Amino acid sequence: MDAGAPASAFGVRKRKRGGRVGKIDIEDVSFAYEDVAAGSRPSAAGAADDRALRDVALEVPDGQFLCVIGHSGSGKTTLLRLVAGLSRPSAGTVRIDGAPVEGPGLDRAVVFQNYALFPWMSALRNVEFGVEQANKELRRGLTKAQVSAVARDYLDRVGMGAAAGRYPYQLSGGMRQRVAIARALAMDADILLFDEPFGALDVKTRCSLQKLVDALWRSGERRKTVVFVTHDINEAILLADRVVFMRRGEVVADRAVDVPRPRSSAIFAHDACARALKDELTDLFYLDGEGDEEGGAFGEAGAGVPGALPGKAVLP
Ligand SMILES: Nc1ncnc2c1ncn2[C@@H]1O[C@H](COP(=O)(O)OP(=O)(O)OP(=O)(O)O)[C@@H](O)[C@H]1O
Repeated sequence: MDAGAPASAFGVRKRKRGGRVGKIDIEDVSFAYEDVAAGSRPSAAGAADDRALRDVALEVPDGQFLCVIGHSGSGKTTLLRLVAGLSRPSAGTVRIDGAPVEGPGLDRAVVFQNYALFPWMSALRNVEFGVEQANKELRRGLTKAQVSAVARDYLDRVGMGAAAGRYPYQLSGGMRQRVAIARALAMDADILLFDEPFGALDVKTRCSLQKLVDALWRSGERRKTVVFVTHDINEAILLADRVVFMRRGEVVADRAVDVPRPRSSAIFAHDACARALKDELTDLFYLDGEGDEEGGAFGEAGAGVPGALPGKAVLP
């Protein structure tokens, strides 16, 4: 492979017989934070139940784009952390391709809301660092020049090629998220985990990053498995194959998004399935908001504001 080889030219990949990898099985998983005092939150049955996750069972097939939505405090981030291996379940098992998750691994890349970039590294170094780790651990056999070429390729793909030498403090929030997305993709993990990645961004930036994630996911050599946490109903319907809605640590709705791709906000005017799903999820958010930790159905985005829908920013 020559030094300028693009990202698709990664060396040996861990592959199961049959090719695809990245299936997630969440088997009756519960999780309780140790420092939460028992009895502070009653369960539906009236008994004390402080588990952040309660018997969650979900199968995410390889290549599926799953969005997880729900009230603030419903357990979305906790679920994502268990899949990432950053926490261990109190009960039940999370499996990736059949193997129990024992901790973080390079088969999973996480993009957080708060741009987890190393502040002392340039945008390019941040991406190179991720590629280097994957290269070392997975013995992909890339040379230094090839690592750099892969990182540059992904920075170009997210429109950050010209800013490769800039440091995080010199980048806007949207630019930092582009770098974080480039790093996650360049590591070529089987599973991408996004925790409300565009939550802190303005509407325009959010729209362009939604389009970017959608385009990169669809254009990949092979589609990655994605778990994407968001409060935004429109974002979920525009991006996902499937949406699950969480309330009080449980999955209370699990819906396929049967809308042709590519999608734009026009689907909410023209596609009956998109409209019906949006109405159903909106009802779950607003008519059933009693579980919201922020004190109301609107959560942190617009507490008590009539008409303030969580579907606030969409692909044009
Ligand atoms: N480190 C922690 N220690 C104790 N309790 C926690 C901790 N992190 C989260 N929790 C609690 O666990 C529950 C689920 O929180 P989690 O962050 O998973 O919800 P979420 O749906 O992601 O919320 P948001 O949408 O506001 O990010 C909540 O009751 C929350 O208060």
